[in-house]
Amino acid sequence: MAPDINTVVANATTTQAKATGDRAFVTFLAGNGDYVKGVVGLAKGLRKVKSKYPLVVAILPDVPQEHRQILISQGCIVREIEPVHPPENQTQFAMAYYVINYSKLRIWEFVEYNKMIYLDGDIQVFDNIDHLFDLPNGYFYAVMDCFCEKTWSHSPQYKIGYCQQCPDKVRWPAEFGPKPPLYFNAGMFVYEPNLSTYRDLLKILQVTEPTSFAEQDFLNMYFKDKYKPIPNVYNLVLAMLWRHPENVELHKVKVVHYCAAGSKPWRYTGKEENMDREDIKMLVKKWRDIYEDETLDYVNPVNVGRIQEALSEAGRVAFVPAPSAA
Ligand SMILES: O=c1ccn([C@@H]2O[C@H](COP(=O)(O)OP(=O)(O)O)[C@@H](O)[C@H]2O)c(=O)[nH]1
Ligand SMILES: OC[C@H]1O[C@H](O[C@@H]2[C@@H](O)[C@H](O)[C@@H](O)[C@H](O)[C@@H]2O)[C@H](O)[C@@H](O)[C@H]1O
Ligand SMILES: [Mn+2]
Repeated sequence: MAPDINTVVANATTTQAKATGDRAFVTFLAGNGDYVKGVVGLAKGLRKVKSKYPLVVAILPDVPQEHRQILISQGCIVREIEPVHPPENQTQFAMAYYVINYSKLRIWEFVEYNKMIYLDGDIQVFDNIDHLFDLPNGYFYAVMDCFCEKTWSHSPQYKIGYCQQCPDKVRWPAEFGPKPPLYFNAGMFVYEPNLSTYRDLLKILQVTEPTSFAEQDFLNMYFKDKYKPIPNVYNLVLAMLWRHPENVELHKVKVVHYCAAGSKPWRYTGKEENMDREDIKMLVKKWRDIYEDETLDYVNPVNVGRIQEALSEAGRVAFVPAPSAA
């Protein structure tokens, strides 16, 4: 009985992953909605910049088989993870669905890799960033976030107009106590999978009150002493374009994070606030050009023969090898 075609592809993909050793990009996919388009776009973007490393997709059980197939056909390594739930509580997350984002913590269990770069599914990589894998071990690298969007309206920072992106504009008042430590956006980070860290994350999560930005807040608290900021060219949080344009050199940006309301390129309408900006329209077009570029679809030459063999053995294709020239 011919091996199932999906097994052939999945095995070959995994084999290919092993071939590139112990480094990989990793993203997270939950639900049966349209974020799968974000992940396909990311897979094609990484291919376009000729990254040496594979993309692992940590999926929740609710991701449908059809979406899993799409990801495998785009050369992704699909890994199912169990959801992670924060302790029961009454927190109002900034976005109700943020509660599923705690499941991202499972990626610390991927210890077959010793260095990984996590990227949200609504991120695109427009320039090669493989060199980030060479950053010294022992730290947590990520880009500083911005506190100026309405999603932060619950926070003391927002209430007084303080933002770490411009700490001298509105100073942190002494009566508020010590200035908050530098805070990163958890849509992109460089980290080392590690089982004892993984177990500790889950243990501490169960005794930590959930807060508005869910796992992002939790990761900032957990890695406070290991966090090392990296330039925002590695994770342009779109709100920076209108909140701190003086901190952005758009032509140097390598990674764009489509996290502003209304900016998800695969469902962009241009109707929400700031979405009619020329730079936003340009960045959405850049994302769509990659997503729609069929030359960036995954074709693994190593497997073409195996696929034909599997198909022919399965009787689906009468594979008659051409007579040899000799
Ligand atoms: O329905 C969803 C919502 C979120 N995500 C994943 O969780 C990440 C974090 O959510 P999101 O990017 O929407 O948060 P934001 O960065 O916009 O605050 C996404 O990028 C996806 O990788 C998903 O797969 N399905
Ligand atoms: O679950 C919490 C999420 O928090 C972060 O998104 C926020 C944050 O960036 C704010 O600063 C922005 O104002 C906001 O728009 C944006 O959605 C991460 O991008 C995402 O991966 C995930 O961790
Ligand atoms: Mn995001």
